[in-house]
Amino acid sequence: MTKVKICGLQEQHHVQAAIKAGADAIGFVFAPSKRQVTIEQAQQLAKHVPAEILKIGVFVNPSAQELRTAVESVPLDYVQYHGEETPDFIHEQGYPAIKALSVRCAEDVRVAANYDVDYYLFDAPGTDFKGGSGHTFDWTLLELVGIPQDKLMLAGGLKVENIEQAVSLVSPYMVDVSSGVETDRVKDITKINAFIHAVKKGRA
Ligand SMILES: O=C(O)c1ccccc1NCC(=O)[C@H](O)[C@H](O)COP(=O)(O)O
Repeated sequence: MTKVKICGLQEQHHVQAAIKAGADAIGFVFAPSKRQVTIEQAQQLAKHVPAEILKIGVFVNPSAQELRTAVESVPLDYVQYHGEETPDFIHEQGYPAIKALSVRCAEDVRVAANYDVDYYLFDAPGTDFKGGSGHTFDWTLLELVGIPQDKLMLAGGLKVENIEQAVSLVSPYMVDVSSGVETDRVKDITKINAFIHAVKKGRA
């Protein structure tokens, strides 16, 4: 069954709601964003997260020191590289890794082949920030990618209204949502429940 990551969590009650609803992973955004958290905030949020739920840190062009501090002190299970990090930089850090790729055209999808990472997250380009725009991209471009389905994550403008179509077209290992489970830029527990239910009930 498709797994679900709820990203951009900043409040403990939203973290607990996502876990209760059946999220498989939660994301903390350390990059500049309206959803940015400090390492100390993420540490507090992570305290009551069961071990089987993945804690993913989202970074944009981080320094090695910034990564080490966050990975060790939160602690994080995966680093999501959401900037222009090179394959060598990611390899040198040595952490379980997700490379996010902003998709505008076929070439953006093919760039994935340059990276040797655990998961490839295909997302829409950011607007104010590098991610979390709430916009979709042309999912049919992913047909060009020679990446195994079990390494493919899909993000960008996903919401309860389009998740069934997205999953049936792309068959990703995991879907990742932020804006689609918010109201007025704040996480909305009703939308978190509905989104996870739509994915997990097998329709999606
Ligand atoms: O969410 C952000 O604000 C953000 C800012 C800077 C870099 C990455 C960011 N989010 C990364 C994610 O994994 C989001 O879930 C993904 O971009 C999808 O967001 P959305 O389209 O809002 O569902």
